[in-house]
Amino acid sequence: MSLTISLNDGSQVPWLGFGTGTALFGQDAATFVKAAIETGITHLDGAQAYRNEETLGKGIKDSGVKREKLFITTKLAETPAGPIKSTLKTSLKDLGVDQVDLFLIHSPFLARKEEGKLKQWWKEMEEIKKEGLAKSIGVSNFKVEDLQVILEDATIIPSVNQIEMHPYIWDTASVVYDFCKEKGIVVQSYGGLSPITVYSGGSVDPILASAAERLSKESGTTVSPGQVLTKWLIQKGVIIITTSSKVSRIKESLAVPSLPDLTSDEISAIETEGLKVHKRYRMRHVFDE
Ligand SMILES: NC(=O)C1=CN([C@@H]2O[C@H](COP(=O)(O)OP(=O)(O)OC[C@H]3O[C@@H](n4cnc5c(N)ncnc54)[C@H](O)[C@@H]3O)[C@@H](O)[C@H]2O)C=CC1
Ligand SMILES: O=CCc1c[nH]c2ccccc12
Repeated sequence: MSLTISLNDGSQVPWLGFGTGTALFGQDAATFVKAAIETGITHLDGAQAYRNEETLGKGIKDSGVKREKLFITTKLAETPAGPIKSTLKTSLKDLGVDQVDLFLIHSPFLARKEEGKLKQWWKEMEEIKKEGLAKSIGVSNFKVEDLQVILEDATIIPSVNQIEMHPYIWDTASVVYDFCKEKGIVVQSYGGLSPITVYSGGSVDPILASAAERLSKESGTTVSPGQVLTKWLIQKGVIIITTSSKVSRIKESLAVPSLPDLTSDEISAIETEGLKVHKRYRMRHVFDE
């Protein structure tokens, strides 16, 4: 199913993005990116910080799928190695493309520390969009306060804020989510599966299990708790970034839009139980200062 989500600049983004940020710095992404594209993925999520843009580019090339059929994101390093535009030009060369579909400020951590820096970074991002080096521009790991700073002077509203989003972080993520919605900024989620991959045994587990059982009966296929989490994210209207080197798991994710929807009671139960705890999996330094 080719579900897309519209950005505030009119671009269409495939609902599921395949991430290349792994636990290993600089891990060669070519093989798993090629396999993901062959399985049906059309949206790739990279970053300068992952130090594997060249192999992401190789995976894309090896897949044989035309550039215009793919949506490619990269992100500005948390500590950029020079002017933003020149870092992006290096990324474009490594990726083997003339333009990325989406370029994000990966983190406001460094720029927050210097008066005026976030606003200056955003101005540079706007230039990049105007020059066509990135079709859309956005941010990642921005709190409401960070967004407010750049929105004061922005001539282009960020299209996206990519944040950690799952039930156990819904206490703080929902505040950012609501603000983004009000401003027309689409939320991209990462870490969506962490309730089952990192924090299993929590109070959301039984709700995921019972929803999975109901959806399995209704769809006549076996639905997993991971697919229920993915369904929750889809019904929140976010673009999902996930990853897996296993083709079977990518297929599982790609099948989710065809499953019946969660009921409003199931959604409320997931959020109510999730709100009882706070667990941040990634980028803690950006949020906990
Ligand atoms: N902007 C940012 O600061 C960040 C961005 N990201 C991006 O998001 C991507 C995904 O990040 P994660 O947090 O790892 O995503 P995630 O929470 O979706 O977890 C993915 C992991 O879950 C497992 N998995 C995948 N499919 C599964 C399934 N169907 N059932 C059970 N387990 C499954 C795999 O082990 C995989 O490594 C990264 O590769 C990166 O591109 C990730 C973290 C921070
Ligand atoms: O994008 C955030 C998480 C992540 C995964 N791998 C790396 C490598 C370097 C910085 C951040 C990350």
